[in-house]
Amino acid sequence: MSRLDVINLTKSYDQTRNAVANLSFSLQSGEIATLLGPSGCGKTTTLRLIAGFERPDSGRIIINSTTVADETTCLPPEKRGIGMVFQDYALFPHMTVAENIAFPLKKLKVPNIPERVHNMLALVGLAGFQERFPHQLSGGQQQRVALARALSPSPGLILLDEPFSNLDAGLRVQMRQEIRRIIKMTGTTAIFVSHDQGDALALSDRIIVMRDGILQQDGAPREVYECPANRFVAEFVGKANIVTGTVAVPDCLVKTFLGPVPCRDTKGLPPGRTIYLAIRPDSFELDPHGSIGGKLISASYTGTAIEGTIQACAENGSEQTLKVRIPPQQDVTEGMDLRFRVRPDFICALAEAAPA
Ligand SMILES: Nc1ncnc2c1ncn2[C@@H]1O[C@H](COP(=O)(O)OP(=O)(O)OP(=O)(O)O)[C@@H](O)[C@H]1O
Repeated sequence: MSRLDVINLTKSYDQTRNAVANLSFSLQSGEIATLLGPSGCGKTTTLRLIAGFERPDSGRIIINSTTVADETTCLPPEKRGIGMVFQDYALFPHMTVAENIAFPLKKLKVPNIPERVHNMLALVGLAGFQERFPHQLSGGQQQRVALARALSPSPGLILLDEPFSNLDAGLRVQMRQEIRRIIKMTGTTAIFVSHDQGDALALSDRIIVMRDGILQQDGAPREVYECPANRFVAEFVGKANIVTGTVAVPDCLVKTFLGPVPCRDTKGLPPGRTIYLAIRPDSFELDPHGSIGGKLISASYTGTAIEGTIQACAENGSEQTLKVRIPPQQDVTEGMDLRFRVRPDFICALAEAAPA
């Protein structure tokens, strides 16, 4: 239930490079955001700065109009009204589930602790588990306890550092829906740290993409996927084919080696300018009369689709490999010649123009 403003935040651990560089973003009360980026891009440092475990070199962090950190101020973590869920859950092994959840409440001398523990157990779906110890729980159950413990003092903001990394693939998908549901029920503002685009797309209201400490894009999952701000985002969040093209009709059509391709946003560039297009594999639709032909050089069946690569040929003879997504019921095998038509839905001009 807190609003968070991060303003021009910078932190370096040594003189050579910034772990976080001039980072700014804001979260409305109750929003769920994910800091997403590859290893070393500064996600955890950002989380630690917000939590109060690190002090910024410059910039400001404001929680509900109180400055909790800037060049002169650094409120200790316990004064920031923040809950934390760590990657390994950090449950106290010698305490029962109920004692783990009650721990922060006792420290805060909150009244009605048994009732609050009971309510938290019900909220995370663990009613009846209060007397168990952490080693008697599955990974998913331990994660629920960690979430219940973090939420029990009703923090305005909760920070979750890679909470799904210890879960297997199926449980991960289930838990990210479940955790989103629980956090939304409490109305708590939340920030996840993840390097997994699937987690970020599935559970966030907003995705904040970082690279080398620098913000790359801040937007809703759909916006980040459908309109990536640059080539890095296009290739990090989902798969993308990067194709060079020339603007033919602004905000309508781009000429490429595939022929004219529809593109709703050509970044205001005039006809004749050369741009990069990000074309999602989803944009290619199998069509025997389609204008794009190519040989299927690899195909991997995932259950929900066939993730393929085709060697596409242009009219002038030039070739480029393209990633395509084929419906799983299609009977296609490597080596087949296929034809596709291109749909405009997942085609986006990237900000940078290629040299002409
Ligand atoms: N305590 C530290 N001392 C020195 N350098 C650090 C420290 N913590 C992080 N760094 C460096 O700061 C940069 C950002 O690290 P950070 O842990 O924030 O990245 P990350 O995106 O969370 O990475 P990962 O996904 O691997 O956890 C990296 O280059 C890292 O080596």
